[in-house]
Amino acid sequence: MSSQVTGHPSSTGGTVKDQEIAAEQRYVDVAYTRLEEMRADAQAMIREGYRQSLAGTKGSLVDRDAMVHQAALRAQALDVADDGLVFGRLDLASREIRYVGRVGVRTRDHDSLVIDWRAPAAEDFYRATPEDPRGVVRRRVLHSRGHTVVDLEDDLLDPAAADGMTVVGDGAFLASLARTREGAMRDIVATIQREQDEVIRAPAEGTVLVRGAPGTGKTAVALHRVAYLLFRHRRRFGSRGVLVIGPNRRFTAYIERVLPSLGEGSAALRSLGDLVDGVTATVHDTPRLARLKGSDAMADVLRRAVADQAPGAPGELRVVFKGVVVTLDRARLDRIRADLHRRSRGSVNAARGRAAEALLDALWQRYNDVGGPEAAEAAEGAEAGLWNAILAADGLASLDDEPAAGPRGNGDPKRARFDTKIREQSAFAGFLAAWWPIRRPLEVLRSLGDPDRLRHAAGRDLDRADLTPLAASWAGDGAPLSYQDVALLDELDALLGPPPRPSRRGAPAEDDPFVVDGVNILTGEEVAGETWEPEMRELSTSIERLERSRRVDDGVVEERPEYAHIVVDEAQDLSPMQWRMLGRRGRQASWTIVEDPAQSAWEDLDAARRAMEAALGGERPSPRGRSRRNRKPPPRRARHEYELTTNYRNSTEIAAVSARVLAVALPEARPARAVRTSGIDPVVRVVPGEDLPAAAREAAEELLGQVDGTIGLIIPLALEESRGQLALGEPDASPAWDAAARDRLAAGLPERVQVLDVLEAKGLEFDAAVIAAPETVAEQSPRGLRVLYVAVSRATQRLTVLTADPAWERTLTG
Ligand SMILES: Nc1ncnc2c1ncn2[C@@H]1O[C@H](COP(=O)(O)OP(=O)(O)OP(=O)(O)O)[C@@H](O)[C@H]1O
Repeated sequence: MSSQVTGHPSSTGGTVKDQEIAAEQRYVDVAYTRLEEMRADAQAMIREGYRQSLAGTKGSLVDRDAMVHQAALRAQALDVADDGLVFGRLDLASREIRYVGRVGVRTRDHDSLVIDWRAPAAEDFYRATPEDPRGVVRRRVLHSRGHTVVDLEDDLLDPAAADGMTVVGDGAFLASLARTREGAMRDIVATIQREQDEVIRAPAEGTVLVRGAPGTGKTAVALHRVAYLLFRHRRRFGSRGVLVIGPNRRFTAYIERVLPSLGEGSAALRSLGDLVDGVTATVHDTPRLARLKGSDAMADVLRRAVADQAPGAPGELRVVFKGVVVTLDRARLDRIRADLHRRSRGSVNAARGRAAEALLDALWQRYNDVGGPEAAEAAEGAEAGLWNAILAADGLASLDDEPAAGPRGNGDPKRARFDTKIREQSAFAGFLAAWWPIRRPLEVLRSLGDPDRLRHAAGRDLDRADLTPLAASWAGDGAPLSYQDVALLDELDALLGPPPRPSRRGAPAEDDPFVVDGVNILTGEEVAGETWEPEMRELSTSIERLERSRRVDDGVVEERPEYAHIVVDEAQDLSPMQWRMLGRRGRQASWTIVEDPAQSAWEDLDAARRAMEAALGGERPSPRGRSRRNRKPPPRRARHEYELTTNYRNSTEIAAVSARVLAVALPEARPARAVRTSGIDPVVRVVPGEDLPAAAREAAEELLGQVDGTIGLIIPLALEESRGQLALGEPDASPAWDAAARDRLAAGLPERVQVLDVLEAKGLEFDAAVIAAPETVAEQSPRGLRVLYVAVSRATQRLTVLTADPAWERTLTG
């Protein structure tokens, strides 16, 4: 028999629950004492590592690096585990008792005191249910503050086996879901649910695809999966081998504490706006521009832009050889350039040496076509006769016996002499530098701010009407970069390739007039520059080395890092171009993809899906249509699909409002099941359009008195901010939501109120939310209803919606 008790007094004083807490505290104290010893051991190991380095031999340096690195990781994990070390206990039918915690703790004799939550032995803690108890009789969750156990909650999974076992609890899990949100996501390690655990522990190979409605824990689960993978496969995924991608920087700031709180600081956390080194997105494009920039047609446009003549490139090459003027005109130069680009895709910048050779070939051909050798011979003949007579008088060799110089000529000394003489001419070197310049991705993108250039690059891939707003968005050095622009810059980087790599041989040659952008113009050879660091010292991992080697000169990405595992959150919003950007970083990777198609702001989901498949398949991104035609499709990698079905964020009352929006946005979709009822009904109010901003601010002020935590004031997109697209077919946006209005809304409000637009609200959550003008949000893009669905599903406790349209009031209140 078991007894279910909540705060009943016991015969020995205090409540039964108090006694249970005290007993658990004694165990937890023992675990902490041992944790302290383990931390001291880790610190001693770090000191030992440094001591070994004093020995100074190469071998000991490597040993030291490895030892210090491992010990530092260990020490860091143990430090983090200090807060709430033990959070679970399992009582098994076999009478074995297991404690589960943030890290594994063993006695000096190697007996287990606490099992790491990621270890196989902890799996039952998350998986056992009354229907499938897996040998577990009672599961107990311990709630602690620092080192102190403050509460307990039990689940009795196998009543028949619970002889004499005390069971305490009063729904602390549900209560914890209602806790105040402090602006940053927290880990859920103590309360992971079964369906979530299956995702977290899914196989490390291939692709794990997770779907679920808002609030089902997709983000939380993805982050815990990272911690799990790093724990179980540290060799493979450790040291920045894992990349976690979120939609924007607000979101990454929101989730960045979760992994460190799990003792994992080694994954790279990036938003789509700062995935490319040296650039940061600061704006979202309007829906129309985002659709254009994100579409895979852009890959072809950029390829043509790179192959096009660089701005300021000369249209004619003119050199003089032996008194003969040799010219390459624009048409001839264009043909040479096109041919070079065909052969240099992905290494355009490095092809400068090849460009020099191609020009020399064409000049030589031209020189022969215009009868250069004969003319030169005739002119030389008379002069040479005179010189040879003078040389012979001095006992020297005649001019004709001069050895051929230069590396080329196919053994033809005349051709070799021609090449050498031409290469030496500053006109040739200057021409080459301007005609085949080392190009940077940003400079190419900016060049498309010129509508003529864009028209040329666009071919038939873009509508004429789209060219003007696109060009306008890139024109001007100071134009802000958008999230979609970052993917375009990455594409350009992949097309241009790194600049010619300075050679490690030879001294820096900055004084040599024939060295242009790191290439010796005479030989086509790459020459060391001052910034090149051939020796890497004291780097402990290969990934760190890779990271270092990426930065040369002015921050140009030299080698793009690749990751062993990539986690993509809010994947439903990625454009094809963004998938291509990710695909380049994970050609050998396994993936965790987390998405809710019902929340997608992206219009062409089919195109995005194709791009996703190409990225996951490790396919080298290539221009549309070309990729699969002549190549065998890559072997499909293992795929594991999961669906999360319980909404842990919204109260049932708020979930009902978001279900009504979903019914309009996507009638066939099923909302998740919310588990927590608050008794607080959302407020939907009709307000005259011009009063919406003032009413929104008032509503936020009212909520300040009703919730202790964060409040999101979520407004429509400020389309008019985006560089003049309104006149070009964007739906009308009320200036009520522009930057100035936004500042007015936020002025004087405490920090826990955040004013943000509907796209910035992705993935975030607040204690309370105010949604202003749902009708505007719904109309702003073809996917506006889905964007609204995102907005109304952000709040945990209170929701206020302000609309100027009574029809929306009816829709939202049902
Ligand atoms: N097992 C759990 N125990 C406690 N809290 C949980 C659990 N699962 C999820 N939560 C909480 O529910 C909230 C929603 O989780 P999360 O943000 O991961 O959902 P999501 O599915 O990514 O939502 P969205 O699609 O809106 O971005 C978070 O506060 C998270 O901490």
